[in-house]
Amino acid sequence: MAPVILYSFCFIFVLWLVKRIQVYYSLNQFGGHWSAGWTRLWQFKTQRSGQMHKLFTELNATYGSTARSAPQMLITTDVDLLRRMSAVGGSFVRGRWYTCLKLHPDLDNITSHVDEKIHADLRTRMTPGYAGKDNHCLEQDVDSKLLDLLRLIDSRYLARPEEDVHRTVDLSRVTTFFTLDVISQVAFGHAFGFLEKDEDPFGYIENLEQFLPALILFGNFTELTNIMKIPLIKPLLPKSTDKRGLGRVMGFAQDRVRERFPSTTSGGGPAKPVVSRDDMLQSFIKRGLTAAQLESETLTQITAGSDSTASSLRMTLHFLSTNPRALSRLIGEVEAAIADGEVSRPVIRDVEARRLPYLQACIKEGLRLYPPITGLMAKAVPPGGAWIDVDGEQKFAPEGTQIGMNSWGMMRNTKIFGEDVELFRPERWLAREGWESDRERVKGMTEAVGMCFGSGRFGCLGRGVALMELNKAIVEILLRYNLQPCSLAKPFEETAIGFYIHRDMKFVITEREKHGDASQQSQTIPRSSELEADALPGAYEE
Ligand code: HEM
Repeated sequence: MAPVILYSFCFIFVLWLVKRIQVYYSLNQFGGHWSAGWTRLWQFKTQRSGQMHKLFTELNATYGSTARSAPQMLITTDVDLLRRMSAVGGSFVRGRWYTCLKLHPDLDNITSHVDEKIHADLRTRMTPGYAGKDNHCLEQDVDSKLLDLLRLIDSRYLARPEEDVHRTVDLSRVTTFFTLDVISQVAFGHAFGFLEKDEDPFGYIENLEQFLPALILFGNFTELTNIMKIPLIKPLLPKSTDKRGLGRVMGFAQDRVRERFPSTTSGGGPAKPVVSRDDMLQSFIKRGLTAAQLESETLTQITAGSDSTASSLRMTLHFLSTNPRALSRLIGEVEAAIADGEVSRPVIRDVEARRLPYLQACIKEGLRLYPPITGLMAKAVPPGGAWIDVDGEQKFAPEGTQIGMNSWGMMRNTKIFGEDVELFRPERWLAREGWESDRERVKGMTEAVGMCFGSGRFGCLGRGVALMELNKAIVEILLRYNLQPCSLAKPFEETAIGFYIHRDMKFVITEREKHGDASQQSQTIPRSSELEADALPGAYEE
């Protein structure tokens, strides 16, 4: 009996080894860390390090624009490849990686469905709501939350050293409060109230820091997502009755959905919805999403729509507050536009902001230097495999290979953005009037930076909302206040784990004195219609 067991064991081991060797050689022509061909641990360790963006960028710098990060996974900085993989009508599909984005214990959402048909159907139904077409309160809602943020700064955080009032603010916290309140307000007409309370009543931020590492684990070892189905594990997962964390957010979202479907239980039957206001939720209801689907989607809206925008906002404010030349040029542009009667008060309109070329340059430069999502958004190679151009050399990736995005590396491509890619230099985005080559270069850069939102049939649906928030918040904050980081040597702590978690981003905020002749400054600032056209597509433009 013993030899039979031994032979069976040996046989299984040999089969396993042959499979491993086959997998190893299947992507061997792509360079990468020596262990990445054999195990997923290198990729997992890299993503858990808090420095994934920089380590993947080193990998691509060493082994080429598309390099191996795991036995069946590549990582790329190649804009053309990323665009090809997401193209409408293209043959690449979402990789298994996406299953880690299932936030609800039972229900998938638009970001986690790997079934193309289901995803495409949901996307068609949800695009008008996200794009603001059905959502007539969108801009008004963003304005009202921005005014809440400004009120919070005025009342709690404004330092007046001349009166011996010394205060600091953690910019990472208030920017996250702002985007969380905006997304809850625009999504279901009911803000969480983080700004009003000046605290995180749900323990959401703290919970996210624990939750993102779990996402990384599931993204690497997708087979583990099955443990969520085990009855004994289920009670440990976030649930709507939790008092804090993601579960608490889930409960909040559930309550908002139930207000619209008063007679529905979480099963999501065909109850008659109550029409309340033109917001995203109402738009989704109008397009046939069930109560259960809505509960899952509202949770996704919050996680997808808050930290990404918040990190972009705080990093752009950080770069501007530490670049006096860029800051004064931006303020000059806005003040000149105010003097010309082109800026509404108390909050600039989205359409007005989109006409300010230097503001658009600053926003794009902020997104370029800190693309808010660090990965992996992996797509899978279709049946038959695919040839991948790696810096001029054609390499074959077999069916099922996943290819993830290295956004940090992509935004530091010197061929696209110039030699000084590490510098915050908004001027790179300004085309000189009449210079066709400049216009072509800026067009190429604009397309590349837009990739931080993804593209094609998987591109970000909240892009317009995010840009509206950035347009308004950057202008209104910098017009009113001076921002000074408390420490230039270590302005903040950072962990990159899919999103950026920033801590201790201490700033001193003082009231800005208004001086200088705005109309004089305006003469140095190009405001041609061509530059305006280079703004990234905004809300209402899907
Ligand atoms: C600067 C801020 C933001 C950035 C950089 C960003 C980036 C991204 C990226 C990279 C993707 C995935 C693309 C892919 O799978 O290939 C995505 C998807 C998505 N984002 Fe955003 N996002 C931002 C803000 C927002 C906001 C504010 C919302 C909600 C209002 C939002 C909602 C979504 C949704 C629903 C999807 C899934 C689209 C789909 O599955 O078809 N995002 N975003």
